[in-house]
Amino acid sequence: MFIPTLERQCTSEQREKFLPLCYDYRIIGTYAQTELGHGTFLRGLETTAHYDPNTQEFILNSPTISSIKWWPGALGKTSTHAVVLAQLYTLGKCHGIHPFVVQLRSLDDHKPLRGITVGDIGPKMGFGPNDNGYLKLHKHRIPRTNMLMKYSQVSPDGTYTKPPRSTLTYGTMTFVRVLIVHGSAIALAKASTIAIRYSAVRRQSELRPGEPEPQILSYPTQQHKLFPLLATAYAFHFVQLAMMKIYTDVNDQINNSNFSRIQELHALSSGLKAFTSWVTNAGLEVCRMSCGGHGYSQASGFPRLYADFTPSCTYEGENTVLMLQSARYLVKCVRDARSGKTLPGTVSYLSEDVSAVHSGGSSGRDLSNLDFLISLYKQRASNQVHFASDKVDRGISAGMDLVGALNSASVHLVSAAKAHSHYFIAKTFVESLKLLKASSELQNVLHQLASVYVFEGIAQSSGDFIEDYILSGSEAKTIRQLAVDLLPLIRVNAVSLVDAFSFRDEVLQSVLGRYDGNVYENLFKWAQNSPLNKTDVHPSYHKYLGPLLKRNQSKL
Ligand SMILES: CCCCC/C=C\C/C=C\C/C=C\C/C=C\C/C=C\C=C\C(=O)SCCNC(=O)CCNC(=O)[C@H](O)C(C)(C)COP(=O)(O)OP(=O)(O)OC[C@H]1O[C@@H](n2cnc3c(N)ncnc32)[C@H](O)[C@@H]1OP(=O)(O)O
Ligand SMILES: Cc1cc2nc3c(=O)[nH]c(=O)nc-3n(C[C@H](O)[C@H](O)[C@H](O)COP(=O)(O)OP(=O)(O)OC[C@H]3O[C@@H](n4cnc5c(N)ncnc54)[C@H](O)[C@@H]3O)c2cc1C
Repeated sequence: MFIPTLERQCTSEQREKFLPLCYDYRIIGTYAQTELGHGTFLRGLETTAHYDPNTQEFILNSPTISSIKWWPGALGKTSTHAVVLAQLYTLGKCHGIHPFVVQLRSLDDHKPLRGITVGDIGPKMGFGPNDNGYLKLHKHRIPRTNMLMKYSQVSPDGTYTKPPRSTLTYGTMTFVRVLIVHGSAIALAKASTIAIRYSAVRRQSELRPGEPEPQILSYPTQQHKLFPLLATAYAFHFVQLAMMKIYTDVNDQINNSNFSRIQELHALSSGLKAFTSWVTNAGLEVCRMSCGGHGYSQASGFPRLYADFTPSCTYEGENTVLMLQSARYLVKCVRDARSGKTLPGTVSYLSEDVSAVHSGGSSGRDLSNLDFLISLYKQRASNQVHFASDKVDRGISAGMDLVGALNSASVHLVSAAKAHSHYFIAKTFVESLKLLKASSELQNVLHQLASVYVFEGIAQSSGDFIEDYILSGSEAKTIRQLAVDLLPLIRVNAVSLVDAFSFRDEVLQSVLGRYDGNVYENLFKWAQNSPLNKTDVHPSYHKYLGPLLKRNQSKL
C-alpha cells in the first residue's frame, strides 16, 4: 500500500524522489493509518502533523495512547519508511487527514530514528511472518516536502490549498479493496482445488454390503457443499475482472480531474470487497470440513489459508461498515432517480420500475433461464434498496436527521447492499460467459457453473424472493431442485475445473490437494517430518512422564 499511495498522491517531483527508491528496494514502506483507538472512523484519527513555517517542517506527534499507530503491515521490524495519515494543522487551523512520508529507521543500521518508537504488535491468528507493528511518534520533524501534495498543498509560509475532493486521500484503500475481490477469487479457487481433488481421492463408507467404498465426491451432499463454491470461485474470477476494469476507467478519469464516478466506484468496490470476502471466508470453512479429519491438519493447507484470508473481512474497511457505505450511495441514487436524474451504469436499474415485471406464482415461467433469473436478482436488489431507502425517509419524516435515519435503518441497508452486490456478481458472471470465445463444449460446462451459481444463490436467499412475491414458494422449491439436478453433471468435469486454476503444488501448499493425488503416502511422510518425531522418545518423557509412570507403577 506504500507504493500505490506514493504513485497516486505524490506530485511529479515527489514521484521522482521517492519512487525509484521503492522500486529498487532501497527503502521499504508501509501504510500507517489505523491507530489503537480508530480503524474505521478516519476523521477520528488522532495523530497530528503541525506545520512549523520557521523551519518549513511538519512536527508529527502521537498525543494519546489511542493515537499510537497499530496494525500496519511490516511496520514492526521491516519498514524503513511509512506513509503516515495524520490530522494536518497549519496556521492554527486543522484541515483533516493527510498523508505524510516519514522515515522510521536509519538506512545505515536500521535503528529507529529519534522521536520514533516502533515495534511488533505481537502474535496474531494468522499472517505469522508479517510484523504488523505499532508506531509512536514523539514530536518527530519531517520536511514540508514530505507531505504528499498532489491534491492538497501547504506552501512554505503555511498557506493551505484544499483538494478538489477530500476523499481523494482515500484512493489507495479503494485500490486495495479492488485487489481483495481478486484475493477472494484466488482463495476460494485454492480451497475448491484442495477439497475437490481430495474428494476424488478419498473413498469412504460402504453404501451396500460388498460394494467398493465410493469416492466421497460421488455423494450428492459432498457435491452440494463443493460445487456451488467452485462456481462461486469462477463467478468471483469474472467479477474481479469487471471490477478492475471499472476501477481503471474511473481512475483514469480522476487523473484527468473528472471526479463524476468516484462515489459509484467507492460504493461498488466497498460492496464487492465485503460480499466476496464474507462468502469466501465462510466457503473456506465448508471446504475444510468437507475433508474430514485431514482437513484439520496443517498438512491440508486449510488452517493457514483460513487464518491468512479471514482478516480480509476486517482490513481495508470492516465489511459491515463498507456495506453501509455502499448502501448510503444506493439511497442517494434512489433519491436522484426520484428527482429525474440519470443514474450511472452499475445502479441504473434503480430508476427502472421492476416491480411490474414479475409477480411470483404466475405459471409457465422458465425457471431455468438465466437471463430471466438475473432479472429476478435485479428485482430483489431494487426491492431491498427501495425498502431500506423508504425506511430512511420514514425516519426523517419522524424527525430524525439523515445520520440518525441511516443508522436506524442500518440492518436493512446492509441487506440492500448485499442484494445489490449479489445482483452485480450474478449478472457479470452470466454476461461474461456470453462474451467468452470458447468451444461449445466449454461453453456448456461454464453454463452449468453459472446455472448452479444462480440457482443456489436464489435457494440460499429464497426468503428475499418469496417475501417480495418475486417467486412463489413452489417456484423457489423448483429452483432449489434445479441446482441439485446439476450436481452430477458438474461432477464429470469437477477435477478438470479446479485443475484449470493451475495452482502449482508449491503454491497450493496442501498434501490433500496434490496434483498427483498421492495423499496417504505424503501425509505419512509429512507426519514423520513433524518436529515431535525427531526422536522416538521425546525428551519431555524423562522430565515428566517417566517419573510419573514409574512412581505410579511402584504402587501396583
Ligand atoms: C495485481 C494482482 C493482484 C492480485 C491480488 C490477489 C490477491 C491479493 C490478496 C489480497 C488483496 C491485497 C492486499 C490485502 C492484503 C493485506 C492487507 C494489507 C493491508 C491492510 C491495510 C489496511 O487495512 S489500511 C486501513 C484500511 N482502513 C479503512 O478502510 C478505513 C475504513 N473507514 C473509512 O473508509 C471511512 O472512515 C468511512 C468511509 C467508513 C467513514 O468515513 P466518514 O467520513 O466518517 O463517513 P462518511 O460516511 O460521512 O464519508 C464521507 C464521504 O466520503 C465518502 N467516501 C468515504 N470513503 C471513500 C472512498 N474510499 N472513496 C470515495 N469516497 C469515499 C463517502 O461516500 C461520503 O460521501 P458522501 O458524503 O457523498 O455520502
Ligand atoms: C491482518 C491485518 C492487517 C492490517 N493492516 C493494516 C495496514 O497495513 N495499515 C493500516 O492502516 N491498518 C491495517 N489494519 C487495520 C484495519 O484496517 C482495521 O482493523 C480495520 O479498518 C477495522 O477497523 P477497527 O479495527 O477499528 O474495527 P472497528 O471499526 O472498531 O470495528 C469493530 C466493530 O464495530 C463496527 N462498527 C464500526 N463502525 C461502525 C459504524 N459506523 N456502523 C456500524 N458498525 C460499526 C464494525 O462493523 C465491527 O463489527 C490491518 C488489520 C488486520 C487485521
